[in-house]
Amino acid sequence: MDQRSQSFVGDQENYDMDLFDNDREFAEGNLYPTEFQNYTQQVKLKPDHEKRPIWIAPNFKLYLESFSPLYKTATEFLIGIAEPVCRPMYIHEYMITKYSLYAAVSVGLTKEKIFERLDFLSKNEDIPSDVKAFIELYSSRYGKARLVLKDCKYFIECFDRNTRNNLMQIQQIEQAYRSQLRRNAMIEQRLKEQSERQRVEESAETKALRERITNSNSLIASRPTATSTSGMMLNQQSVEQQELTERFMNLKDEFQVLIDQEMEDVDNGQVDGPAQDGSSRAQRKQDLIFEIDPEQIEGVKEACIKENYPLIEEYDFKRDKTLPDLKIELKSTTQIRPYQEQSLSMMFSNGRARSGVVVLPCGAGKTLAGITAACTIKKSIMVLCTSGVSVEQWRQQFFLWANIGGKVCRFTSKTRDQMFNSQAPDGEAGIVISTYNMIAYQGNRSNETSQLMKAIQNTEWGLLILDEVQVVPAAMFRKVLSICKSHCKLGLTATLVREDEKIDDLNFLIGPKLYEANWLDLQLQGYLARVQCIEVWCEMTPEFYKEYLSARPRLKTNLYVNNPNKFLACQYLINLHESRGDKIIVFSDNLFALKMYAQKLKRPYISGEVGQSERMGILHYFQKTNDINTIFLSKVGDTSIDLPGANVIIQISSHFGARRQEAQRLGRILRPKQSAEKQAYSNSTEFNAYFYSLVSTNTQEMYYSDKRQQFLIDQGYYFEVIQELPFMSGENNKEKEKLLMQSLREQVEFLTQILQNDEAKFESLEEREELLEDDEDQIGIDRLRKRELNSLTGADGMYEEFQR
Ligand SMILES: Nc1ncnc2c1ncn2[C@@H]1O[C@H](COP(=O)(O)OP(=O)(O)OP(=O)(O)O)[C@@H](O)[C@H]1O
Repeated sequence: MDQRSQSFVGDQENYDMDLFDNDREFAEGNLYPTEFQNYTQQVKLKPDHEKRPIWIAPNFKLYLESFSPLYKTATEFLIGIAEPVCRPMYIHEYMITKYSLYAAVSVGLTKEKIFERLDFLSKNEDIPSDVKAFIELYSSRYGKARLVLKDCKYFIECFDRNTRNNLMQIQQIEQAYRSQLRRNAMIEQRLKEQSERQRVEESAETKALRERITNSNSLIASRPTATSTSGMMLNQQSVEQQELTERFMNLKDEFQVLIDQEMEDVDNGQVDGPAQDGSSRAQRKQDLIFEIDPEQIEGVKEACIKENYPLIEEYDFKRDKTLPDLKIELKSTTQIRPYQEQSLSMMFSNGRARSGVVVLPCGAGKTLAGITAACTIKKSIMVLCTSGVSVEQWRQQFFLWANIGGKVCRFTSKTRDQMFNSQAPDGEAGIVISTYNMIAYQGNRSNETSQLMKAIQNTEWGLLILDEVQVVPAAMFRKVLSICKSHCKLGLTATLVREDEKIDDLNFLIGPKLYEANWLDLQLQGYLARVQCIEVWCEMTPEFYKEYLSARPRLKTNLYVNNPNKFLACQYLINLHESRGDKIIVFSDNLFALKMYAQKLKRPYISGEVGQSERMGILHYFQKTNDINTIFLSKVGDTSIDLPGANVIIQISSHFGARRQEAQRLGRILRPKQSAEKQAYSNSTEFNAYFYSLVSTNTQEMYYSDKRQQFLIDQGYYFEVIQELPFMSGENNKEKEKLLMQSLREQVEFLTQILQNDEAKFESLEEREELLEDDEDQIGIDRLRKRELNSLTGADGMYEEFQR
């Protein structure tokens, strides 16, 4: 178990936790008290505690015995009220936070129900008083105010006047409210000016008309035959005048209708508060509802969470008659899996849809979970992904799993399908799949793209699906969310970790975590492959180590990555697994190593600079034939490349201590090795996939390696360490004979090559790779071109490239 969680041992004397200080600590992500605690004196157990599976510690942590007969019930309950911290084989650790309590209350769990269940499932005689107070406090705060989207406008509805007054004390809310008032005043002013202009034009026309009539009258007097002509002119002018007036009236009507509708909704609304000043019911209700600036929405939500007034965001999609319906159904052959169903039941409980994040392991089927949500809401759907490849995959999966009556449009730099018209009188609904970059891009756009962006902006989306939510920076999220206005947001991810610890931002950007599947449970049930994780220790050769000790940081990395003993270990493992008929992916972030390994071992590689058709060719041969059984991938293969047949990963270099990359790479071999449904409950405990990480001993790589593994360890994986592969100890020399780069001469030649390598060039190659991996959109390439030009001209940050 995670050593941070050994909270039942050690010194407890000065344990004195201030509830509210800690609350702030939780909010800021500093979840762990540093010193270990011994609660044996404080925590009294029930006489029959052995039969019950949960321990409740006074520091808000819950420990679950996974071997208990009540495990399933207890897990389902705990996942609803607390956040999983670490779930190895026998004891799982959870933490109660205010976010987890908001999520619990939002799915209909009252504090009474939480206490009742905790009392039944826990070994504790009593729930610790701090924990009880914490649950009481935060479960009662939820539900006082809600955020509503109507006609592309955002309103806050307060439960009572007290809540409204308290909310208005919050600076961000007051600002957002005032800013919207100003906007509305400006709109009203513009409308007034427009109508005034029309009135002036109209009176000028009337004057001209009158003059003409007078003239024509005099003409009538002198030339009676002209009557019919002037009569025609008069008629024509009156028609034009009438048209103008009607147009103005319509304009006024549209505005009035909006206001009337708003008033009517206020009257029909469910919010009310105590009458304190004798004001009319409608007046009081209107006081409780106020519009806020859509551009400040995320700041408002963040502030509300901080001030403990989390806004409810629920979408009553079944009763929404304002948005057009989308014809979409899951195919009769589509069967969603129990955990997919469970995750969605958290989103759709009590008949409404709520925004939040669903966490499912790599390869467990997040796409189908998202598609099922779309089939439930049946309104226009927007899907945002991290790359153009993912856009294509989402589109294919939509058609694979569902029957769709509307348009499914791709909006990427390479493909722009014609969009449906959500503004049409009969209200068309459809699906748009795009990338975060494409939507958030702020530079010049072509005419066609601008039109599509306008259409996206003017559409009110029933559901916004955000794929791989953990990778998107908060600023980009803000931009994207202010453009795509949706009633409900579903974030999907496998790895809810970020190295910058900004993951809590998702609570106000999207919503609380609604569900997090247990990796080991899914593995045991056969929905994921059974992976053995192995760290192989490779000693540095003396020549490399000597250089390593005196090298600058950048060269140090090159030396431990290219350690010849790693190269030998990699060859040995490739030979071993190829002879078993396995399919192997070798990952290297270091491009020098990637190419050198691939060339020496005569296997293909894919990096950012390898073109799409060549990539497809390599992947095709790898998947469909036995001609290629090993491929080398740079970080472009960390996500998005779907290789269901691969079952071995050898990692020779990676991005420092990045936990997410480790998990995503593991995800490439997590697809079950036979049909999941067949493998489910087969109870086999044999490993059928292997994840090797090669590490140079006594170098910084050891430290990074430990850090990288933490996320997977928290999911219950353990890393077996192999200090010596059989060929290293001199045994099995036949195997050793087959390996390249054994002689000192070869190794020294290689070292010379590394030392002569131009580091600056090397770095720029890797930067290029990073950008290509970030987004394959043209936008990314434009940015890259711009940077290259900047560095060539020395005009860093000054050079702007304009689109013609
Ligand atoms: N209910 C289901 N029945 C049958 N196959 C399923 C089901 N759900 C998902 N799959 C299959 O599982 C595979 C993985 O699904 P998907 O690509 O959505 O996973 P993911 O969670 O998005 O993975 P990653 O994070 O690696 O992209 C796909 O081949 C998909 O068709």
